[in-house]
Amino acid sequence: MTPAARVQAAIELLDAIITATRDKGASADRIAAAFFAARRYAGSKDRRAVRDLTWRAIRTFGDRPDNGRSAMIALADQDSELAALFDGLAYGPAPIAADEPRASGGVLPEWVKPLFSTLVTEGEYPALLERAPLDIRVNRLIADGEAVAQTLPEAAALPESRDGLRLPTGYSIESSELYTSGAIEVQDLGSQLIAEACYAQPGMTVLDLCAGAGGKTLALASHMAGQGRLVAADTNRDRLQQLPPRAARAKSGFIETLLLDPNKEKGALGDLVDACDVVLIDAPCSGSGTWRRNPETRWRLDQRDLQRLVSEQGRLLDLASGLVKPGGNLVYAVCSLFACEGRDQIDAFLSRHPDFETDNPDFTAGRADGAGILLTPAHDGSDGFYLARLHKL
Ligand SMILES: C[S@@+](CC[C@H](N)C(=O)[O-])C[C@H]1O[C@@H](n2cnc3c(N)ncnc32)[C@H](O)[C@@H]1O
Repeated sequence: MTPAARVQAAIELLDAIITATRDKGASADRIAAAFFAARRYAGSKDRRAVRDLTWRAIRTFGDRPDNGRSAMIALADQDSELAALFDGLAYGPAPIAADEPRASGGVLPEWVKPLFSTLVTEGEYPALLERAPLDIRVNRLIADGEAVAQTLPEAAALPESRDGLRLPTGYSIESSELYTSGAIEVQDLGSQLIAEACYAQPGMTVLDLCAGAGGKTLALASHMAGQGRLVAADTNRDRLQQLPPRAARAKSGFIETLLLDPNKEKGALGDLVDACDVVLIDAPCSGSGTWRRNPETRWRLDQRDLQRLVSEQGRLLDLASGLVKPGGNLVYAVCSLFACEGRDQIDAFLSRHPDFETDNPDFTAGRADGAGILLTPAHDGSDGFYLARLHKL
């Protein structure tokens, strides 16, 4: 493909992504995969160039642009090499007319700015959209940290975590022996700290209520040294089905998976009432702390979705409160930096449940935010998370 044809392809890919975010369609990654599958003539360098250009536009504009061309023209206004490719030649984009619409605005949608925790000041905004590093967690069931660090001299220790290492952005790890043998998992520092906040120990009964594909469940399994009862529950069958093969690779076959019926969870959780040493709720949320990984998701979010998520988080907290045994802990987490999903949610829970009190972990990372802890990309170098550990009296 010529450089101009790559620009036109990026415009078309952006159009598809913009439409999907408007109509609640597939993720940007899936759309890109289908886009390139239908364009076999695009070689690996073409694909990388088209992807880079597309994601540059997605990261730049907080509000969803009207279309791909308006976004690409706005980028071209700041980049003369890109502007020169709008030359109207075969397969390239048409020349830019002076009065053509341009996408505008900053990296964040205006309406979300007042929602952030007061700790997320304007100076932190750019980091919310910067490329994320590649963090890995050593699986203690298979390997020890020193041996992994020796095999991976490029990795730097993450001293805030028990088992974390950081690799350079773009490092390819998934074909390495360490990864295929289950000795390491790819996991952001923030996610590692959420699992650590559970202080799961061998022999405990632990419920990961919103386990998804089990990223944090596997960390809990490693902390529990494979001993005790670890239940991974979720309402999403597709995600939950990904866990058993991952658990097998991580030598964590003792994990039980439990598919829940939305709004009827209690039926399936009956034997865990007042029985869990730890319940982790990694709740469904806006994802505003992970926009650096999935920047197009900020074009999907609207007020109504957010309200629905906030009320679901409150419901899950109430549900989980009855599963923790007296003297046990409830760990609540969201990959969000909005106060309504974080500190306000926990303040409201504590006023509804006087039998719980704050008992936060003593991390070197994060800042106190109400009754919990806030991790942010700018302050902690992790994805953005709110977490609170609550002790049942
Ligand atoms: C933030 S994701 C969890 C990510 C996962 N813990 C991990 O570390 O990869 C939130 C999960 O909550 C699940 N969920 C939504 N409503 C639920 C409910 N009522 N009960 C249990 N899980 C639910 C979603 O299907 C989704 O997988």
